[in-house]
Amino acid sequence: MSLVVETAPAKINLALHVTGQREDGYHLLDSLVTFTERGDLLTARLADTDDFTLSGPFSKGLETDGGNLVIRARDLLRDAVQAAGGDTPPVVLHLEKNLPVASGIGGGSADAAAALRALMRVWNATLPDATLATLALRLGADVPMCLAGRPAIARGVGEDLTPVTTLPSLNLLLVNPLKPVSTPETFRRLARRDNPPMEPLPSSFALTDWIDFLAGQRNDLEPAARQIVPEIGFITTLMNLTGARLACMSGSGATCFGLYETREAARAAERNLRSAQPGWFVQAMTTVSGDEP
Ligand SMILES: C[C@@](CO)(OP(=O)(O)O)[C@H](O)COP(=O)(O)OP(=O)(O)OC[C@H]1O[C@@H](n2ccc(N)nc2=O)[C@H](O)[C@@H]1O
Ligand SMILES: Nc1ncnc2c1ncn2[C@@H]1O[C@H](COP(=O)(O)OP(=O)(O)O)[C@@H](O)[C@H]1O
Repeated sequence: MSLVVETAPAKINLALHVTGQREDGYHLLDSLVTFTERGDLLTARLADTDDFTLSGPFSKGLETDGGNLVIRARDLLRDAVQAAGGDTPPVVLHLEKNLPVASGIGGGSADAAAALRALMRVWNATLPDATLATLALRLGADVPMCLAGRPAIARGVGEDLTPVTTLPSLNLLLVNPLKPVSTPETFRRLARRDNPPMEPLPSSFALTDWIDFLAGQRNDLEPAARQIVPEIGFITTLMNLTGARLACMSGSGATCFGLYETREAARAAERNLRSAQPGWFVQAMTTVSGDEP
């Protein structure tokens, strides 16, 4: 196999309820997640020596050593494949970083998951699903859901995944004021850690049912993130003014998503917000549907 390309999509927490806290400090979540069709791009090819390079609008400042989740994923997977008797020759990895860093859309976790998928392919490796899931969780609470890359309810610290096959494809606008937010810092600022879980999900594919459902759910991290990035309130207001049926923050922030009825409506809002706020990340994105194979 010569060259393998894997997409590392953005993860969107359509709802995120913080329902408790474990003794080790990690929080228990009840979150509905979905994934965009586009995102970062990770390429891998066999070579004489290991290497890792970066490009793209958000690559500046990212490390190219073990500080990057791609390299952590490579090293952990190499150990696991070798322990299982597999061959792991040197590999050149390249990451095109299109998603803003530390922005609540799991870019680093998606890159790690894409690296796992790409390396499994270039090394022609086989590992039990449970081994891969454990390895993914060691890389971060969001990595197992990014490895699956399908709409799901995420419970536990994010690793207990139930597929949601009825979630339709969504037309979103992602907006980030390019102020990074530290995930631990947002969790630390929570006023309450024992919030109620999500209500039961709609059983239909109808967009209106999902909009009504999501309007009654929350992101419990949003008030804490607003203390760090006050622009979050302004962003959701702008989204509502441009016709979003719903506007909310994803993950630990500061990226917000607006949900529009059509792709054209999301694109029109993208044009409006880009010209109004040229310094922000403003990107219309379509998400995968829950019923795709
Ligand atoms: C908040 C979420 C929601 O999907 O998304 P992001 O904002 O990162 O995109 C995730 O739970 C983030 O997952 P991830 O970014 O992989 O977290 P990790 O690297 O494992 O943990 C970073 C830090 O976040 C806190 N953390 C993370 C997950 C969790 N369930 N409880 C926590 O308290 C801990 O302080 C931990 O030290
Ligand atoms: N490939 C990567 N892309 C983005 N961030 C990375 C990567 N590797 C390591 N990191 C580190 O992970 C942290 C979380 O980044 P990211 O996953 O983008 O944010 P979030 O957890 O808010 O979704 C950042 O502080 C960044 O330095």
